[in-house]
Amino acid sequence: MFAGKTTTLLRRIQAESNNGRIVAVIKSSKDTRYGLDSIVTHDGMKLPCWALANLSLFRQKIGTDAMISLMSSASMKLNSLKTFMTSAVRLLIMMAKQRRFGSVLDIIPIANSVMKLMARCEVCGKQAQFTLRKTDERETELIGGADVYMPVCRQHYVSGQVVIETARSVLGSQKLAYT
Ligand SMILES: Nc1ncnc2c1ncn2[C@@H]1O[C@H](COP(=O)(O)OP(=O)(O)O)[C@@H](O)[C@H]1O
Ligand SMILES: Cc1cn([C@H]2C[C@H](O)[C@@H](COP(=O)(O)O)O2)c(=O)[nH]c1=O
Repeated sequence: MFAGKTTTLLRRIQAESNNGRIVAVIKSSKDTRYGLDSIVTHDGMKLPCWALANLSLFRQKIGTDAMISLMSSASMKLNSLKTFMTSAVRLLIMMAKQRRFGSVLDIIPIANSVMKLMARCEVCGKQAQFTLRKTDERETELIGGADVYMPVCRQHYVSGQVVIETARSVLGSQKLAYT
C-alpha cells in the first residue's frame, strides 16, 4: 500500500486517453475510502470510474459488442476478459500477514509486464516491502487507508509485529483481570 500503484495507473490512463484510446476505468465497489465513483490516490489525484461488485459485471455494463470493439481498438487479439484486464491492472499482492493476497498472483504469468512498486517505510524512510496493520482486526480483507495500515521496511515490520503482539497480550490480560 502507498507504493504508487494508483498514481501509476492514473498516469497510464491519462497517456492512453491522450493517444486517442478509449479507456474504461473500473474498481471494486467495496473500496469506498475516498469516493464512490472515482479512483483516488492516497494524496488526492482522482479520475471517474465505474465501481463494480465483481469483474463479470463489466461485460454486462459495457455490452458485449462494445467490449469487442474496445478490445480491437486496443489492437489486442483477446478472447477473455481476464486476458483483457491484464493490459493495465493494479494489484495489492500481499496482505498484512505477509501472505499472497487471494488469487491475484495468478494473473502475473499472463501479464505483458509487471512492475513492482514500493512505498517508503514510515519509521525510517527506507524502501517499504510490507504493510503493517495497526488495528486489532484479523480478517484478510479490511478496507482502509492510513487509519489502519502503514508501509514499513523488513526491520520495522518485525519490530512492529512484536509491539502489536505485546500490546494485544497486555490488553488481553487486563481484560481478563477485570472480568
Ligand atoms: N509511506 C509512504 N510512502 C510512499 N508514499 C506515501 C507514503 N505515505 C503516503 N504516501 C503518498 O501516497 C502516494 C501514493 O498513493 P497511491 O498511488 O494511491 O498508492 P497505492 O495505490 O499503491 O496505495 C504517494 O505519492 C505519497 O504522496
Ligand atoms: C495489506 C492489506 C490491505 N487490504 C486492503 C486495504 C485497502 O483497502 C486495499 C489496498 O489498497 P491500496 O490502494 O493499495 O492502498 O486493500 C486488506 O484488505 N488486507 C490487507 O492485509
